[in-house]
Amino acid sequence: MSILPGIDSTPTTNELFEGTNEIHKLEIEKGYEWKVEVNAESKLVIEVKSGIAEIFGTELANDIEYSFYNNKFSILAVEDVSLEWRCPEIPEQKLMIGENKTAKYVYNLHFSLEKMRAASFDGPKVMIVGGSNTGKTALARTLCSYAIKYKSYQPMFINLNPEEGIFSVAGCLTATPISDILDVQSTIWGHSMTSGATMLHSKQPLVKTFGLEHIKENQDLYLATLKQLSEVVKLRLQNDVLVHRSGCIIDTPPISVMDDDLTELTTTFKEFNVNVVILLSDEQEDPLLTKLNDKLSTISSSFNLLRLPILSGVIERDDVFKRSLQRLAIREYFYGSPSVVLSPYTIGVDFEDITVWRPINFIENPEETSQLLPTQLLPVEVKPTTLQHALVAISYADRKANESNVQLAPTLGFGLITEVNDKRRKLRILLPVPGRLPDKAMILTAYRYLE
Ligand SMILES: Nc1ncnc2c1ncn2[C@@H]1O[C@H](COP(=O)(O)OP(=O)(O)OP(=O)(O)O)[C@@H](O)[C@H]1O
Repeated sequence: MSILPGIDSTPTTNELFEGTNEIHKLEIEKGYEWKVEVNAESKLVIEVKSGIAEIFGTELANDIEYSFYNNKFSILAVEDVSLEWRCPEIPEQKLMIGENKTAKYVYNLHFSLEKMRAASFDGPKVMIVGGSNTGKTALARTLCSYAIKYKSYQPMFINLNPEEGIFSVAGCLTATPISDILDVQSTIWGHSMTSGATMLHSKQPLVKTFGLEHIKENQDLYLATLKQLSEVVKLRLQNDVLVHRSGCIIDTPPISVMDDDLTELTTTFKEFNVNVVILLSDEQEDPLLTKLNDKLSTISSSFNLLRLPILSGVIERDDVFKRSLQRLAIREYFYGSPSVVLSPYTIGVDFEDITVWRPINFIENPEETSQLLPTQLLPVEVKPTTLQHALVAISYADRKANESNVQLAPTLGFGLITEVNDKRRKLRILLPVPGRLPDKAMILTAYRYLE
């Protein structure tokens, strides 16, 4: 048979299937895990046919399709698992499947926390510490999922890493009572109350805006924000017996972004009354363990400090991927996810209708150091160069409140300034819910989002 120019031979059946949405079958042996990486342009669909599989401690239901995009996670086979998956961009021959060597440590830790919950009304306050990509967030998520799995606990998950958005956009510190199952498909763990009706129970985070991306840009403001969050958490624990008994799971920023003196960690330890500290490290004699012990012992004499190996499900992430997660968190806040589509609302306002403040960034503007208090907010002039495409936090403080009240106020929600028209002195702001723009002061965050 003659061959058309440019075509070398008839494709084989395998080649015909390549690049299509073919359904693949996969068996994962008990104790093994599949490390999955899906980029933003592709979609992976997984359906567990039999056995128990979990993602970050949350079990996948059998015969239900789960969809993932722009995500990195591991599927752990708690029992032998048989599943079906489809994703044209993932080659079947290159699946990363390996033994999970750290699940047993996570179980042991969970059962120790359960004992503490059973023994006292004052639940454990766990602080997870370690380098970047050691599995701190994954451990926190797994411990929260395990805590609610068999008993009606409501652990408070606290995110102190402003580079990560969990139930919120990045740039904030949050505390969220985990009252129900977490969404395995979501990189921000699920939806918050702003989303309205959702498939899974939506969570209600307590949010404090730091506004900057890196702690070093204004460490004093970071510590002040952390203390303010701890006050709100204390109040919640006092008034909610269930959360009090369930305790707190605190995820901290990578050790490399904090100061060598461990100021951020000692402050967290003190402010949240931490009594269990977990260091994720593969070094048997990690000097950080001794340093932590020395520093924390000066604050309290009753705490447990443990080292756990770096979680075996960890997948390397680069800055580009982390940034894509921050963008995704902003997009999901306003527009929802493919399973929960939201309808945000754009309003037009006059320049005079808004008051915006910004935190001082000592790395970008070192000259601002001199006469100002580091935690002071500065007024922002409304103009395209300062506000175009900016993500702003809407605080609970009145629009005309003074700057210290704005700094102390909790966060009501976020808006995205999509257009700043200098000639007409008008702005367009995207809000997650319809209605008038709340007459509240705003804080400019370091994040921009171009739709
Ligand atoms: N079972 C798992 N355990 C740990 N990490 C996992 C697991 N499955 C997937 N990962 C992935 O490994 C990557 C790193 O994990 P994680 O975010 O928990 O680390 P981290 O220590 O919190 O990092 P950072 O401090 O830089 O934010 C993430 O993309 C996470 O989704």
